[in-house]
Amino acid sequence: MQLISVENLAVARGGLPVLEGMDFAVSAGDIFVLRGPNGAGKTTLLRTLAGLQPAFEGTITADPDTIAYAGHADGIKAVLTLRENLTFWAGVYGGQGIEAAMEAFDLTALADRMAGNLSAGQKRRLGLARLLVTGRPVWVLDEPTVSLDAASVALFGRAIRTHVAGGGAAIIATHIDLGIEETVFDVTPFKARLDKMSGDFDEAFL
Ligand SMILES: Nc1ncnc2c1ncn2[C@@H]1O[C@H](COP(=O)(O)OP(=O)(O)OP(=O)(O)O)[C@@H](O)[C@H]1O
Repeated sequence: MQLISVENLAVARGGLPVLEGMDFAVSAGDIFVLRGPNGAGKTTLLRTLAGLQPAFEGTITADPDTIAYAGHADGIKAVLTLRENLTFWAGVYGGQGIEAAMEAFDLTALADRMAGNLSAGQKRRLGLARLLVTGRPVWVLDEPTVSLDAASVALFGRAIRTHVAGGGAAIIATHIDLGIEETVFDVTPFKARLDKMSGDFDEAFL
């Protein structure tokens, strides 16, 4: 089952297209990994897929309620405990499975710790555990393994495999080898040509 598809998609930052002419589809069970050098446009593409910014050109076909996005920021509320953070997110998304989410990311022993007092890697694990309680099938993830040690990367790999085995999908920008079976989408060939610009050229540099 196709969960998200794009046709002739172009994405822009500051009014300038960075990637263009992309066509792909992601189905249940897919792990779709974006590759490309720093600044190539992976974050811009993920934010566009997640509905955080409009497409510059082309179409994205997806039910917006299917997508859970985890960007560079962990999205954690520092003055709530770890468990309260997950309870909050489960409430927002109408999801459940807080205890299972903590177990999946080895966070149970930290459940009552204020999130603001967690280490960088623990915060990142909490940010990823949040995905589990959303109950949403398409995970859109920007560099999810930043700050994670090897054991935590392995936990993440297992969570992804379980998610897609259950009919979910993941779209992930990462520079590391996750050790999971994946479809690789290299964004490099889709670098936008500057003559595709629209609008006021100067505006893009403000
Ligand atoms: N506000 C902005 N206005 C104009 N250009 C921007 C703006 N923010 C970012 N850019 C540029 O847009 C391009 C795409 O950035 P993006 O963050 O999508 O790349 P990326 O592939 O995710 O990079 P990385 O691997 O370093 O995370 C970069 O060249 C960046 O410098």
